[in-house]
Amino acid sequence: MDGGDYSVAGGVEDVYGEDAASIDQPVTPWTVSVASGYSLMRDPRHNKGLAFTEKERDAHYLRGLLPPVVLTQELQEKKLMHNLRQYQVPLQRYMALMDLQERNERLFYKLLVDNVEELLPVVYTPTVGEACQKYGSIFRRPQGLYISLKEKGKILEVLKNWPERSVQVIVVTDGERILGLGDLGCQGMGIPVGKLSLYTALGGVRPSACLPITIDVGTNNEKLLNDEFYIGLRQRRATGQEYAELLHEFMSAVKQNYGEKVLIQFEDFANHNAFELLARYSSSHLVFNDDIQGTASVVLAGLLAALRLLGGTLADQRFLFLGAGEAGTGIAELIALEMSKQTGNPIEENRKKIWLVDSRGLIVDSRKESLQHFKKPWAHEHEPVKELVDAVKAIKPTVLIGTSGVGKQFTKEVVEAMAALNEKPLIMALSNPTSQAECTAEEAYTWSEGRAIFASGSPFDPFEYDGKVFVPGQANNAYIFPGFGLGVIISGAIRVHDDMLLAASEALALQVTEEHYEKGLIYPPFSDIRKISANIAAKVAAKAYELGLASHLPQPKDLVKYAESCMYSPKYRTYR
Ligand SMILES: NC(=O)C1=CN([C@@H]2O[C@H](COP(=O)(O)OP(=O)(O)OC[C@H]3O[C@@H](n4cnc5c(N)ncnc54)[C@H](OP(=O)(O)O)[C@@H]3O)[C@@H](O)[C@H]2O)C=CC1
Ligand SMILES: CC(=O)C(=O)O
Ligand SMILES: [Mg+2]
Repeated sequence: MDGGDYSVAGGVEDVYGEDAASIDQPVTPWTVSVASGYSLMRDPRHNKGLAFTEKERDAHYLRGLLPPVVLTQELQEKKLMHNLRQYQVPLQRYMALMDLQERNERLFYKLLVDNVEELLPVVYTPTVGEACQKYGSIFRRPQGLYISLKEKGKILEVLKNWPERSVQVIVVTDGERILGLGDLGCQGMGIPVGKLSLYTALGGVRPSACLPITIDVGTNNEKLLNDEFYIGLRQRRATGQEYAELLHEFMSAVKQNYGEKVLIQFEDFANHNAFELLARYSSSHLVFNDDIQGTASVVLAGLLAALRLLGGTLADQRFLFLGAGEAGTGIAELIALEMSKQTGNPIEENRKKIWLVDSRGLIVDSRKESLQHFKKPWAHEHEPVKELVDAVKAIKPTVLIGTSGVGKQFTKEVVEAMAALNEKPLIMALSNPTSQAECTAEEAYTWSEGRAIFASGSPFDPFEYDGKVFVPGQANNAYIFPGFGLGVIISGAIRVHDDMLLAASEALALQVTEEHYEKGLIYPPFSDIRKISANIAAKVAAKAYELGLASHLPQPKDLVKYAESCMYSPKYRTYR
């Protein structure tokens, strides 16, 4: 295949005519013979509601099942956006959107693609956090696979119950660290569902290829254990061998059922399992930890872009993190790796420019013995420092990054200390949802007297300070994983390599223009995300080919065009 033959994406047949490449070809909506179109209307993948044409109503036994009017998809979209905007409560918007996804999948994605900046905070952070907290109460229809301890020994059978065979991406959680909201057990399902809807809307991965999974090993959340509407196992978390065995059975069953090339994205596991799972399965499976690797890639992209504003190179910066878990140490490691690529210095040298604070204070060498393994590389020589503000004064960072999961930690004193040290302090408050952000956009701009370059994990509105409007950027792995996953799929990559993460960062940073910098942005707007994702996918795929990790051969000539042609288009198809 060359760059001009776009009929089959990533080696998996486009069964439902989901790719942009198949947009003009009529498809057969329903393969079983039916006497009534009623079931067609109840199938969210094929339902068009009032947009079924006269011809389709005749051909598919829909006459009388619909009122006479025929609407365009655009008019349906207009109506739904109007209706959504009537809801004042974000959770109501979330529920309305989930209902739409269950009713008419293409219309759901059309809304999401065309209104991404408005709807991202609904299907994703912050609202998805509240949805997970209340998942039991708002539960209507299951949207993914639930694999609990009850299914031990039968996981392969459970996977076979899923109706799709051509799965390309699985997002899996065990619900133990849902955003910065802690252990939400089985109710963490909202996260894989939300992440995969972004795989489709932002990255163009077909909905039929996406599988959300929650592994339920219990919860230690007392409130949920006592909640009569809780949907999960009512027991405390399994740990140790019992946990490892269930996870191992799951990983083996996935490979057996879907083959080598299904991408397994670990999401919102607690760090005591996350690092181990990634290390254990990265040489045998196509695995990616979004919280460690995706977050690292998006933050590095923001830093590379911000150098235009800060001046100097990455190696000229000094970094201080609040939070030394998955996100914090994952980002730190990728920064150190990129510095090595740029300077040729050993990674150990570069790590010395990066400092982390955890719940016990600055990570220093005298604490080394008692530190978790992922913190040890960051234990530099220094006297102990307990408070963040004192660490800022002692370390003198140019960049301050919040990955603590705890809100309000970047106090006025902390931001003022950063502003006293730097002409343009770079401050990232990455913790989600909004309630857990280390500071707000307003606080960062006000306390730094309009000098901070600010980005946050959850979105904040633009803020006017001293006559100037500042637009805060959203440093969220949602910029990375959809395009990254698409790149993996279109190249048929068999493993994830750190250089593919660096390629994704570079691709994202390249999308930031002068116009964005003028507004104070170090990320391009999400409204351009499909184009951004195609560029990320192309760079990631190119790196996979270069590293010999790609199995989709020969390499398409124009990877950006190829990525675009493989992307899901939510436009209705014409039914023959
Ligand atoms: N914007 C984005 O794209 C992403 C954002 N995140 C967000 O980052 C946050 C952290 O996630 P993750 O790294 O996975 O979580 P972890 O639990 O792995 O790490 C949290 C870290 O924060 C430290 N910490 C907790 N409380 C405090 C405190 N009061 N002061 C100082 N340090 C503290 C913990 O310390 P100790 O080790 O001592 O317990 C730990 O080192 C979450 O809110 C998550 O939503 C995560 C991924 C992506
Ligand atoms: C964004 C994300 O992955 C998190 O907050 O966990
Ligand atoms: Mg996450």
